[in-house]
Amino acid sequence: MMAQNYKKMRIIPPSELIINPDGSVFHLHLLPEEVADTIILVGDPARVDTVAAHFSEIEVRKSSREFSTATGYYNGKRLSVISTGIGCDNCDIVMTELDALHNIDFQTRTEKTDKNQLTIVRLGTSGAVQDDISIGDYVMSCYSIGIDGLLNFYGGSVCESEIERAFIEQTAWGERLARPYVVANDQSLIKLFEGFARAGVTISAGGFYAPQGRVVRLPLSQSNYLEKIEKFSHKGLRVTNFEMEGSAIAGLAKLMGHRALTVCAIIAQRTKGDSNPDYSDIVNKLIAFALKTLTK
Ligand SMILES: O=P(O)(O)O[C@H]1O[C@H](CO)[C@@H](O)[C@H]1O
Ligand SMILES: O=c1cc[nH]c(=O)[nH]1
Repeated sequence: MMAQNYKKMRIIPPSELIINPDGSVFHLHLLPEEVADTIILVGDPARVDTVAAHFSEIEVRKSSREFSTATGYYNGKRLSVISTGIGCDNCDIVMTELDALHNIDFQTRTEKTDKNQLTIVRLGTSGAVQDDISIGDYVMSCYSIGIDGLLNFYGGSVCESEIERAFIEQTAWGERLARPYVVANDQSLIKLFEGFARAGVTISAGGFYAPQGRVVRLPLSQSNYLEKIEKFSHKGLRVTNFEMEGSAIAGLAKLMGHRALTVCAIIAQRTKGDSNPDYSDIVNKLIAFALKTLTK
């Protein structure tokens, strides 16, 4: 009870939540009224324009560092599209600041009593790690496995410990690597993409190269890293793909009480050694489907 009262009364110091002189949140440079409840996250800032090109009206357009935002209307529904840049560390910023914009009173610097639940869908690109998943396929992350370490710094327990243990054991996970955390994505959002995207288990890595088992010039510290990931199997689950943001988005959303899902277009096939760097068509189809299904 004491702890609850303290939480309600707590004034968040300016060092913990930085608000710019114009009243906007530190990194996103957005005012509380400038973000919708339904948010599409993309990695690439240029993809914000691709999504916003579908909007019938654009209300807000802002850009700061890698965080670019457009808020507007599609099918009569207010939506925001925001770029995260690359990596779970950036998503720590985006998710915390989005939640603050909705659930912290910027005048009093206190947590609001009535919380707003956000719907957050990440539309990204990804590399497949199973033979039967091809370039051009779409994979939605039913579970995200974070090997970046971010969620381990937060209190609260939203992780799937049984899957974590199985993954660590079967892959003989290296002691010097961050402990993997596993988070389920939102079931109601998964339903919206059924029939369009394949259900998968996605690893969010803290790098594009060695953390995804890529060797360019430097050797990997872990032996047979990709093979062990490809072979992992637990109660019908297997790892389908790699990307770099979904676990932080799913984990922080769950801790904060929001709904989140990552859906990716496959642009690299790791078991066959192929890639398609010219992927705008498949990403455009993903964007078109997501906009329709989120505004039905
Ligand atoms: O296409 P985006 O959304 O950026 O997603 C993927 O592409 C980037 C790496 O090339 C990482 O951000 C990864 O998650
Ligand atoms: O293989 C890939 C392709 C896109 N994005 C990733 O993070 N990995």
